[in-house]
Amino acid sequence: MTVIATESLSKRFPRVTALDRLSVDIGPGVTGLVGANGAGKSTLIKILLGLSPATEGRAQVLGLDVATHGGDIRERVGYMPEHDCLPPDVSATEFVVHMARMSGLPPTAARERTADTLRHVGLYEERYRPIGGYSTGMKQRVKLAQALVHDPQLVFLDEPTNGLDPVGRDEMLGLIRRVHTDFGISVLVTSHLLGELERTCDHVVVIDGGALLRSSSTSDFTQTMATLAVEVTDTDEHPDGTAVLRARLQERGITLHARVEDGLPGAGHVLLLEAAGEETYDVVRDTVAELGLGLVRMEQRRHHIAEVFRTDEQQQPVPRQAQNQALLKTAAERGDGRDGS
Ligand SMILES: Nc1ncnc2c1ncn2[C@@H]1O[C@H](COP(=O)(O)OP(=O)(O)OP(=O)(O)O)[C@@H](O)[C@H]1O
Repeated sequence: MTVIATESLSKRFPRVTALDRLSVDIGPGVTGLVGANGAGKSTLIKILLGLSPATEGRAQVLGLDVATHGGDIRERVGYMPEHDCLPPDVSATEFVVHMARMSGLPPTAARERTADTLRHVGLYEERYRPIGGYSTGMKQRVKLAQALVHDPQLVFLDEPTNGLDPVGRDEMLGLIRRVHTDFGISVLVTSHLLGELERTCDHVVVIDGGALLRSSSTSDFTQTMATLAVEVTDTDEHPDGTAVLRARLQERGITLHARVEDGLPGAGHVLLLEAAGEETYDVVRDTVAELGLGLVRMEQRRHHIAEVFRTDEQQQPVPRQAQNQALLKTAAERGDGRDGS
């Protein structure tokens, strides 16, 4: 089942091509839309809501054409905009009730749905205070609540973790996951941080310069490789424990990968070897024990989205490469996808 489908979708402004012949199919579940600032994420959302016409191409949301059924789409879809757009003088309850009424709910149902939704996003007594005094995290929760209050089938969340500290970000990502698991609502969530989406989304779409770079399930992005990372201590007898282990494992027919994990923490002390099966673990354990070395770690390596994306970049230069590198640098600085696990 397809929830969102675009076909050669383009949006040109006088000086900028914001979307460039984008064709992508998105199914139910939680989907991440990732791209650097200016990649075209917000523009795509506005077209999908029927709020902004595409220059060319076509798009459907829940089977409805965005060019002709914008109103019907907005009845069935919730939208959390990126920027702060909340009135400071009213309480969260007043605002969300108002949005529920705007969506067509009768007064009693609007009040009940508002109470339920605000509780769900984690706003309790403070929901009666004016929004102007809220923290960024609380404001993001109000924006999420107003997107959910009319019980949509699908929500578009534009950079919901913007401005949040790490704890607030994790809480928001947990909430987003529960929007799907608890209520069965599909989610399209944008971010410029790859690592965030890895933990939250079933599927990830990467765009760059308005064009599709990659669309795959998160498990395809992060699939487990049949590679073991092994780290050992040195001893008086074996001052270079890694070298002696490398030689002994090779004698025993184990294939070792590149000598070091370039650029990763611990490079030079980590052996990467091919895990042919369960027996490889036993061979490593026994060899380490025979040599009298200490086993610091032995773990299966996974790809992280950031690593996959970096590899793709190296293999096929993409437009706005500099922006992507900045994006990845940000992810790396934050530690996303680089913990070696
Ligand atoms: N109304 C507009 N007029 C002219 N250019 C626009 C307009 N809206 C967006 N753009 C341009 O289109 C490109 C894509 O913008 P868009 O806001 O969709 O990116 P984004 O991926 O959402 O990034 P951000 O998270 O920074 O908003 C940018 O270069 C932006 O400057």
